Amino acid sequence: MNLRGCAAQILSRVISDGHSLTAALDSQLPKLKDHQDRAFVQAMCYGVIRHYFALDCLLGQLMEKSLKAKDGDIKALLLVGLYQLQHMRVKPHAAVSETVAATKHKPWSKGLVNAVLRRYLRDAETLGAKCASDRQAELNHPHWLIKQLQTNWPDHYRHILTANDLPPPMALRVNVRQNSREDYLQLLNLQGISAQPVAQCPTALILDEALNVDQLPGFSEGRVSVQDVAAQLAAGLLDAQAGDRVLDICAAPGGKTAAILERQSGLQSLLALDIDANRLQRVSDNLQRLHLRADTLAADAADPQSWAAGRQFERILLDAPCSGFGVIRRHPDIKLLRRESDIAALQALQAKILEASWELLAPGGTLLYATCSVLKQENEQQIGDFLNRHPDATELTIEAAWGMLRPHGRQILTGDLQMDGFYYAKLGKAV
Ligand SMILES: C[S@@+](CC[C@H](N)C(=O)[O-])C[C@H]1O[C@@H](n2cnc3c(N)ncnc32)[C@H](O)[C@@H]1O
Repeated sequence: MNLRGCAAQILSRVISDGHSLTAALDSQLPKLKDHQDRAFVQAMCYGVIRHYFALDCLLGQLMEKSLKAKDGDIKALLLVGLYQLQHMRVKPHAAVSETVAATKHKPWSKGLVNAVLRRYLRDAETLGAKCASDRQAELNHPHWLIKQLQTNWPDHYRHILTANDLPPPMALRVNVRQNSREDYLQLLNLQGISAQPVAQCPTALILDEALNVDQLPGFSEGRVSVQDVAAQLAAGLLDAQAGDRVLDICAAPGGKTAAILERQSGLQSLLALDIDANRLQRVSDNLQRLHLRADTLAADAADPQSWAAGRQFERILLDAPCSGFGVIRRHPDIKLLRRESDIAALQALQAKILEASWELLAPGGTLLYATCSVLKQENEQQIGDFLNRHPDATELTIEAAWGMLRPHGRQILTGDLQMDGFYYAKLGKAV
């Protein structure tokens, strides 16, 4: 199979059909038997999506007219070609000829792909200069998202935009029920794998170089998991105590559920709830690998009448559905797939789930609100509005050596201390 053609097929599912990059990769990569081929195709797909707005501007300069909607695969192939020429260590003539070779199913496009890529090689500098004056191309994000981030963080938005476009580090959460972080680090070092402990989070290690999970010693036995450091902070902040009934709302795929259970073995119960039954299955799979257990429930968090049956919980983690603007570096397709109108809809959903969750919190209990977003509308403003509506809620200040203390809660901006962009706020309920 032509690997550029395979990448173009995957990319056109994202760019033209609006599928997520993860889903598009999952549907095609297994067809490639060789793991190096899979890695190469994956790198091209992530690269094109990560640099999409800059590459698309270049392509616009190189084409006299746009391709028809039905030729999204050829557009994707051209982007693959440009990405290789700009960013990959592939010899230019090989990049061009291999990309042209992927046009066999549409012979009319052979000359076009060849001409566009060769023109790029001739005029790269002039074309680059033209795109540098296009803000969307220069900052490599859609206009509306640049505006949102600039309005939210006038002094930080450029740093956020840059961090969004860098490949993220691979962080591990050591299962402290099975081994200490020091022991696991030693085990890694014995296998020639280098990693650094993270001072701000007792369970976290950051690998010097990303690798496949099956290369991690003890992964299948549950000694370790892959999880960003910012997400790992949730378990410590929730601070569940022995005997507590814990509710993990919006739990799938279960990274934080597992972290809570690893940290505290004496919980009375943990209920992991998510609206998506398929994703919930991943919670069970993850817990099984880690030798942990929780109850799982597929249900709508906004409608506890249908499932809660009067139950109350001493600790609630609400990892709310959000824009995901803090994890663009891990899911660069967010820049293409998210729409500006989604933000208000998400805000309304978050407010609804937060209201419903509050009813389930026992007097004296603690609710931890989390998002992987850097937008104030989803974070500090959401919590500010909630506190205004609820005199029985008190904000518990999060003192920490990471993130920024905000009028409400604590915000991590993407890339700070190598973390994803994340937000946490802690609310206590009056007795
Ligand atoms: C940010 S992810 C959760 C990540 C998870 N807490 C973890 O650490 O692995 C948000 C989740 O919210 C779920 N969700 C969205 N709307 C929901 C609703 N109304 N009720 C319950 N779950 C919902 C989604 O299915 C998704 O799995």
